[in-house]
Amino acid sequence: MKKEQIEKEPVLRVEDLSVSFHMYDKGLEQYDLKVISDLSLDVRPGEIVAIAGSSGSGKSLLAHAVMGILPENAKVTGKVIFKGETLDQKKKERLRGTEIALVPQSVAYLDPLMRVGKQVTGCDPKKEKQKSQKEIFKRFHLDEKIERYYPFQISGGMARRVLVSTAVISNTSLIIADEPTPGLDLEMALEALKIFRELADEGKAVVLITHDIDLAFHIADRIAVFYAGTTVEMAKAEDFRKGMEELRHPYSKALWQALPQNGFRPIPGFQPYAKYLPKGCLFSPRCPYKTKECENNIPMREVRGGYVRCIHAT
Ligand SMILES: Nc1ncnc2c1ncn2[C@@H]1O[C@H](COP(=O)(O)OP(=O)(O)OP(=O)(O)O)[C@@H](O)[C@H]1O
Ligand code: NI
Repeated sequence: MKKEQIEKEPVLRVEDLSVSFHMYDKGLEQYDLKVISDLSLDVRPGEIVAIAGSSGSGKSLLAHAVMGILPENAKVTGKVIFKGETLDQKKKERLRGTEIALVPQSVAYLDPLMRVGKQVTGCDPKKEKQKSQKEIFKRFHLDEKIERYYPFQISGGMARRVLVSTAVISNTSLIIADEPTPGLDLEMALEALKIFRELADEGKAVVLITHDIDLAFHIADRIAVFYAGTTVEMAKAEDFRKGMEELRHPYSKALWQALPQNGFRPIPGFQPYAKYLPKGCLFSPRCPYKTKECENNIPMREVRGGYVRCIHAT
C-alpha cells in the first residue's frame, strides 16, 4: 500500500460497536445476549483489511451491522462512520449496493426467482455494466448462458462466483466480502482474491472476512483478529508473514502456531459462548499469562505500531 493511501481518511470507521440480541429463555424469562462488544475498526481507500477469527467470533454480525441488515431483535450501540458521516439505519439502506457492497456468506442470499444475469447487473443495466458483467464472468469461467439461469440451476461454486461478481461490478467504494472463497477450487479462489486486490489498488476499500488467516496474510494489508465478539489485535499483514514474535496478542500467536506450516499446535479450551463471557479479558480463561489484573476492562492499546487488547503484550 502506498504512503499517501495510509494517510487518507478511512472509508469506513467502526467505533465501540456493541451488538446484543434480545432473547427469550424458557417461559417468560428474557435477557440480552451480547455478541459484539466495544469493537473498533477502520479501513482506508486502497486497503484490504482482513478479519480473521474462529466461528462465532462476530465477523458476519459486524458486516450485517455496517450494512444495516441485523434482525429486529438486535440492539446496536456505537458508531458506524462512512466517509466521515455517521450512519443511521436509513442512511445504511441508502448506501447499500450503491456505496457499500456485501458479498454475503451464504449463497442463499441469491433471489431464487430472478435470473442470474439480472441479479448481477440490476433490473435496468447500462451498457457499461453489461460489459463489465461479461468480463468478470469470463474471468470466473462462468459461461454466458448462465446469465439466463435461475439460482437453483447453478452449482454452489458458481453461485459463489456470481455473488462476488455482483459486488465487484456494483462499483462501490467499500466492499465487504464475508467468506467469499469456500466452495471454490484453488484457481477460482485465487482469482477472486486477485480481483479484490485489483479493486483495492484502484482505490477502493475492501473488508475480507475469513477463517483462513494464512490466506488473509498473503493478500491483506492489515489484519484484525476477532475473538468472542471483539478485536484482540489489529496489525500489519506483514507482521503475520514475518512470524509469531512480531505478533502481540496470545490468541494471535496461538492462531499462528495452529497453522499446518507452523506445527499445527491447537490451543486447548474453547471460545466462550456469548451468554457466559468471563469478566475482563475474554481470552483470559485460555491464557497462560493470566493475572488478577486481567479481570479489569481491557482497552486496545498501541504496541510496536499495531493495536492489542492485552495488558501483558510487549
Ligand atoms: N439472530 C441471532 N440471535 C442470537 N444470536 C445470534 C444471532 N445471529 C448470530 N448470533 C450469535 O452471534 C455470534 C456471532 O455470530 P457471527 O455469525 O457473526 O459469527 P462469525 O464469526 O461470522 O462465524 P462463522 O465463521 O461461523 O461465520 C455467534 O455466537 C452466533 O451464535
Ligand atoms: Ni460468518
